[in-house]
Amino acid sequence: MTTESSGAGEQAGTAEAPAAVRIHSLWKKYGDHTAVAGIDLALPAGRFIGLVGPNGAGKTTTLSMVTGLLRPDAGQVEIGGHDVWRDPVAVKSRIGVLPEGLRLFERLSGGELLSYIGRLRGLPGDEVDKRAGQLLDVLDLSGARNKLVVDYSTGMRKKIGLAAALLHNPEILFLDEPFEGVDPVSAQTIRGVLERYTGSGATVIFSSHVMELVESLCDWVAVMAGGKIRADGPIGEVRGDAPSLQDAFLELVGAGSRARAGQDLDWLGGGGAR
Ligand SMILES: Nc1ncnc2c1ncn2[C@@H]1O[C@H](COP(=O)(O)OP(=O)(O)OP(=O)(O)O)[C@@H](O)[C@H]1O
Repeated sequence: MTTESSGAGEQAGTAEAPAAVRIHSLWKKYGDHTAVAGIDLALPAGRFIGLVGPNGAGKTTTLSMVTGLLRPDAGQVEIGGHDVWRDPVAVKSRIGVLPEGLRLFERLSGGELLSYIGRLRGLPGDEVDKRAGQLLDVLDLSGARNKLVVDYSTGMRKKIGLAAALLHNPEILFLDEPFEGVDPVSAQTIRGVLERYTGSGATVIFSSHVMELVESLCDWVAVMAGGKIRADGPIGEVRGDAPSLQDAFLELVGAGSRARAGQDLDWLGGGGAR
């Protein structure tokens, strides 16, 4: 495991697998507030990678900069050896992205949306139809193929967004909170698709607050807090001697005292005296 803003290049994962993503000294400020404070990170290829951190840690800001959706103040990101900002076409053909607060074309049906995205990606029409049909089937959306996206539920939106991100068979998939607002059945479906995808050698990088999920799904993790990487590496190493990833996480982000803060609320109890 590497701790505290580890040097990209020398760290875990790079020895046995090439890096899918290399981040060098990445910075982003919003006004006076530093959201991302000089991150260095090498994310190994072919892994299921979790980016975890408390609210406001900088996960979305980092993923947005890594995927070319937000311009950094300083630093570089390379994907498959291509600079995200200097070589965007090469990068965008290799990645799929399910961003937070995904905006979809609401007045298209799910089937039309996938056809449109597939054509934008330059795939032939019959190939788009084949892949879209299979993805809708696997994600249990076949029955909603002709329904307008505006009428989709939160979970259905996540699934159609995932289908759109996978349609061109990217090497690396970035997902910002893919399981948020998703029921357990849909979560299991998404999980199955992602496991199959990484099983073929592709890389998944996703952000989450849910440690149990990360622990059960990921084999590699980066822990972020206050705009910095606190630890990164294979999940067993980041967990160390802690009983669970959740305990290791609370220790790493220094949240132990806040986790116990409820003890101060001695007036809170519903039926008791005011
Ligand atoms: N557009 C913005 N303008 C100003 N401040 C922002 C903006 N986006 C994010 N921030 C701030 O930057 C910090 C990092 O936010 P970010 O959304 O990257 O964190 P996060 O780890 O994804 O949080 P969460 O888990 O709550 O989604 C926060 O303090 C947030 O308030």
